[in-house]
Amino acid sequence: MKILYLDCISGIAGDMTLSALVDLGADPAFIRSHLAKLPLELFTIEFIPVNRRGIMAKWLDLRFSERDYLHDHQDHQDHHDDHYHRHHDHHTHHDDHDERFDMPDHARHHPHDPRKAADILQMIAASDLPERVKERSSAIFRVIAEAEGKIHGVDPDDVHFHEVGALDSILDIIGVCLALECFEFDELLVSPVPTGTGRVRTAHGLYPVPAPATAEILRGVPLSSFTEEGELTTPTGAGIVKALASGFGPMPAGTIDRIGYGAGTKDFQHPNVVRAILMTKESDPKRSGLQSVIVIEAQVDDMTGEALGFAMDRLFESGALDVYFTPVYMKKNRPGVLVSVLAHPESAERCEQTLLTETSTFGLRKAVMERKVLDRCFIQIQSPYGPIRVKQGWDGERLVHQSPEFKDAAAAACSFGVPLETVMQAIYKAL
Ligand SMILES: O=C([S-])c1cc(C(=O)S)c[n+]([C@@H]2O[C@H](COP(=O)(O)O)[C@@H](O)[C@H]2O)c1
Ligand code: NI
Repeated sequence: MKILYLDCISGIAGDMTLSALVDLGADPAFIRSHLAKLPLELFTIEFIPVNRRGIMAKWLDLRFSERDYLHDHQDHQDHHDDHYHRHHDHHTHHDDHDERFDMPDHARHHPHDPRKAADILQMIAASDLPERVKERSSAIFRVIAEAEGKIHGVDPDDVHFHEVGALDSILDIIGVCLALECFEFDELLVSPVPTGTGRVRTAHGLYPVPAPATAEILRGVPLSSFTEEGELTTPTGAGIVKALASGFGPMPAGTIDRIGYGAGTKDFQHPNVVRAILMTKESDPKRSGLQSVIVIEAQVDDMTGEALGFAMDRLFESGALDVYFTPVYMKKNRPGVLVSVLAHPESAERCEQTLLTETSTFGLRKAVMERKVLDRCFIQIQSPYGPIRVKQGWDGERLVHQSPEFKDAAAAACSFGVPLETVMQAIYKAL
């Protein structure tokens, strides 16, 4: 099983994660080309080799200034939109970087209007980003919006991100999700996270470290005992790991394939880097395919079908693996609904909160269960009705199930004007 392990030696921030993934082998051109299509201000994005206390790492150099561009590229003013998004071979500005090392991370932000969480989510939904990038980046923004909303006492949709909404955090978050598309991995695991100590200057004044949003996001995440004066983990870094990690802990037993280092802007007495490791995990044949899953349940007798449907949507948004309703007969002879939610351990708390807030229940119960899942992969077959994807379920070396992708089969039936059953039979014949 392939694992992507994020080793947060010195905490985690969005730019450090993106740089580490590029150092690991993610394609900067792929990341740039997708980011450039988003309806955002002009920027350039470079990954510069830097040395952090003896460790060579990539450092993200993100620039927004249209003025700098026009100054450097007078000849191309008419086309600056096209050119500016593109990588420009401009590596001679290394000298600038030293002075930036003393800059607090938030000072990198571009002074544009704050954006609302809902605007960012809408921009992502309307974009041409790959589907999984949309899902992952929206999940990260939702985690951060919920935390900031709770801290500031506003609806998550209405959170005005002063820092997170700033362009660089949007680019960091979506950039990380694009970078992840460059790797094949089954699980993203993350080390315990150090937060740092002291104070950090924010748009609201001096805040404690971990910043309130970071602390809120990291609820339930194991923290590392490593400490240092300064903000080691930012809300964006915390949001990335909270939304995407399927587990936290030490590096699993296995074999390391590749390692990438991403540098933070600040210099400390220790190397300020995050380490991204691609590895092959040793599998315990006795536990092969076994995972822990949390089952959360509550029954209600006073909700409308509409409100229950809405609650189901919100539970899925909170990271539920599955949500289902079972009709039950409750006390006082009342027909009711048992709401069952399956979630990975790291999403369980968000699902519990959603169950408590979006249904009428006054309590819930939960249990840890083991679930066995087949390894899944997709193949594409050529049928008389065109190419169709087929999902395969494997138990080790044994092929257990093959299931044609319903959407592909249905689309083929419509475009050829034949019954679905005809397409299905043709697919099974071709398998
Ligand atoms: O300005 C706001 S809303 C703000 C709130 C908080 C809370 O913890 S609440 C924290 N911060 C700080 O902003 C910078 C940038 O963080 P990124 O995640 O965008 O890199 C960081 O120092 C936060 O602690 C700002
Ligand atoms: Ni704020």
